[in-house]
Amino acid sequence: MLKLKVPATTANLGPGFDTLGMALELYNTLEVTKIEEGLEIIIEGYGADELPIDEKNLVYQAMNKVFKKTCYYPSGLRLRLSNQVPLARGLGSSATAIVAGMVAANKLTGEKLSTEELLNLATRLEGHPDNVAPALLGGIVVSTLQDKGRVMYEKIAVPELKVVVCIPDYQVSTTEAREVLPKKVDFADAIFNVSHTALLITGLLNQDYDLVGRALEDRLHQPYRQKLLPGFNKLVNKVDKNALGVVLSGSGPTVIALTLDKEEQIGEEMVSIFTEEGIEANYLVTSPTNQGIITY
Ligand SMILES: Nc1ncnc2c1ncn2[C@@H]1O[C@H](COP(=O)(O)OP(=O)(O)OP(=O)(O)O)[C@@H](O)[C@H]1O
Ligand SMILES: N[C@@H](CCO)C(=O)O
Repeated sequence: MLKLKVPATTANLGPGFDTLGMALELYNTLEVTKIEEGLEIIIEGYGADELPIDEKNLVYQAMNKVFKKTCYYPSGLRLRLSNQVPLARGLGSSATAIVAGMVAANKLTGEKLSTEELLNLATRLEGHPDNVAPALLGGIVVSTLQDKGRVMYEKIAVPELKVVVCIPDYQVSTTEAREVLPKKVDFADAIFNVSHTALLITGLLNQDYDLVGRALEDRLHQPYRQKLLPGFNKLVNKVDKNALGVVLSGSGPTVIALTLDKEEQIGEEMVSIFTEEGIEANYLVTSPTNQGIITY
């Protein structure tokens, strides 16, 4: 039996739209057992009542991509998914499913594919590299999709910060959150994000957390996604005073605050702002991690 533990990820980190992602100490696990025939899928935790338990399941679809590429066809499989990462909340749940499925399938084939090949394949299925890259590799990964579907990436160490993750009680699919984005953006806004992303990376590399906080601004996606998240502006303005910065996690609706301290106070404040908007939410405090997927 194979057992894998794969981290949740928070993408974008403000200005780094489709470019930055960070692994978090929050995990889904997958157990894979070879059986005589058929496919059995057992799901515990998030998605137990809503995810498919047949070939349509994203974990199996990801495995199948690897099987097809390597011409390996197992007689039968039992998959046990144990999900602590909520679905469609902006915490990279689809990336956990894709990366766990592909890494598990690759183990079964005798590791025929390299890490780079797995990353390229995972990015093709997910559509963008910013969640799958840190789920696979850990840390903060700066990545971009090149011609021919290859991912150019660089991993940097995570900061010694706490991440307060505030999760509203409703789903927003990435597809829906990408549909509200404009086809073209203002030149000045593009420059704003290029400069802020560069400053953010500089702050992270130099462990200059004041700079990290000041660089967490975005003009390419958050302004357009606010309509899917009542209270986001209020959150940024109020909570920013206690935290280094507040940003949408991936495509939302989860919002994260990066902070050096006062994490419980910040979490309670975030929940109360959502409550004022009539939205139920809960928070958890976690840390970034340099460790990507682990196979036992
Ligand atoms: N553990 C899982 N097993 C199988 N399928 C999953 C699992 N987690 C997520 N999925 C699939 O991925 C979909 C959610 O993907 P989506 O990209 O919309 O959100 P997300 O990955 O949680 O957020 P984001 O990409 O913004 O971080 C689910 O509706 C489901 O179809
Ligand atoms: N960069 C992606 C992350 C979500 O999957 C987005 O913001 O749409």
